[in-house]
Amino acid sequence: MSQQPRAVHFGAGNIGRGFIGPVLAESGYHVVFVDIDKDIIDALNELDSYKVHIIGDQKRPKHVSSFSGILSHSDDVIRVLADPATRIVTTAVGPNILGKIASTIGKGLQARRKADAGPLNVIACENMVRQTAELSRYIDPHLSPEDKSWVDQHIGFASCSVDRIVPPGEPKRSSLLDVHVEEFYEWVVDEGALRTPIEPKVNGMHLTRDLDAYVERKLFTLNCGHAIAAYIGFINKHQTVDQAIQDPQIRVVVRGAMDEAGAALIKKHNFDPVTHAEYIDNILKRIADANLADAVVRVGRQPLRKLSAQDRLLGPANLARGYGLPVDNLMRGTAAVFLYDVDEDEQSVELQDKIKRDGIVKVVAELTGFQEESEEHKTIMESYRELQNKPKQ
Ligand SMILES: NC(=O)c1ccc[n+]([C@@H]2O[C@H](COP(=O)([O-])OP(=O)(O)OC[C@H]3O[C@@H](n4cnc5c(N)ncnc54)[C@H](O)[C@@H]3O)[C@@H](O)[C@H]2O)c1
Ligand SMILES: O=P(O)(O)OC[C@@H](O)[C@@H](O)[C@H](O)[C@H](O)CO
Repeated sequence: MSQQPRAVHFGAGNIGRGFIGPVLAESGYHVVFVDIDKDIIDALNELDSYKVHIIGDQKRPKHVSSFSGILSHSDDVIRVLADPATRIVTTAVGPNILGKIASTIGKGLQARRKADAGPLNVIACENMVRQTAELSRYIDPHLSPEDKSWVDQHIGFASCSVDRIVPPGEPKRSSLLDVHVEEFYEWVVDEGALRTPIEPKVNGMHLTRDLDAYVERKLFTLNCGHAIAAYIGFINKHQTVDQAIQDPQIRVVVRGAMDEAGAALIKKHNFDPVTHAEYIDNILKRIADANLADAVVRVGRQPLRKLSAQDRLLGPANLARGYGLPVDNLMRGTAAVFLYDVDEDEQSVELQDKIKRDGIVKVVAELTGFQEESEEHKTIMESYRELQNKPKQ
């Protein structure tokens, strides 16, 4: 009897347990979760199932079964990557962790080559442009020339866009594994990068030859508006993103930034303007849903990552500038990032230390790439001073 196909998923956190794991399990895979959190791994090995609650519809949770867990430093991860039953490898660990799991995946692929265990596809599900290509670059130094040529032929590194809001677990949930998710989901994968067909097919995974359009549409709209709501919300002492969006002064900036990004996306990807306006409306509804109660400190996490050139704020701003389009709201949202001051967030601490050491004017220029004398720098500085001096009580 042939063995059940396996999926190895790195990161048994919110999106791992709340989206990627469940769709793989429903599609017939046994999902092997890999994580550094021992409590989660123990629970994954002790329990036969966990529940995915659709927020707003608590009565009909989905039951996820057919999974197990392995601690990320265990050699069992290498063994399972080399097993012919493993057909797909996915990640949802956070962009900053991709470099840390690269050596294990590299060793696993080397063992797979030696075992002649056949092709598979790797799909990193992190919120960033071309995240799986980035993971592949991290894995490269861990491969010998012989491994590398085998990997090039047999291992697909397919980037993707992944969309489902999964807020952190409720403290009162009945099991450590249960998750609460919004109903909406979208997972779009770069078909051209696959090295073997996704078999069994994954229900809910859409394959495309035009990935950049999907990635930018989502990152520069949802994540852009989400981040701005979180950062200005934080300054105004809102706890959750939905509370922030209810504030008319914040909502207007969030909508304005999504419209500015939208105008650039329409130009670049030839999107239909009416359909794109509906896409923005729908995203505003999703992020304003009070049932999600999504904390501003989750959505605003890792502000330095969110300030990188291709990410949700400067990515659309640079695109819009390239077309000579306005970026005022995007700049206001960017200014708010520099006021994000959360002790528990390492990148926020690093950012605030940097501002204290080098001064805000220099730090804005360094992190945004906008010269001190540029219009964009001036707009950011004006908004920064205004936001700094006028937080609502
Ligand atoms: N939550 C969402 O709404 C959402 C939606 C779409 C995409 N994403 C993306 O998914 C990724 C994960 O986000 P999340 O919200 O699930 O975060 P999370 O913190 O809930 O989950 C990350 C998991 O990775 C694990 N981890 C950390 N280091 C690891 C390592 N070295 N090896 C294995 N596991 C490790 C953590 O223990 C944790 O369980 C991020 O890139 C995020 O942008 C999140
Ligand atoms: O995960 P991050 O830190 O990149 O971004 C925070 C949220 O905007 C994000 O997790 C969204 O909830 C998600 O991208 C929705 O699909």
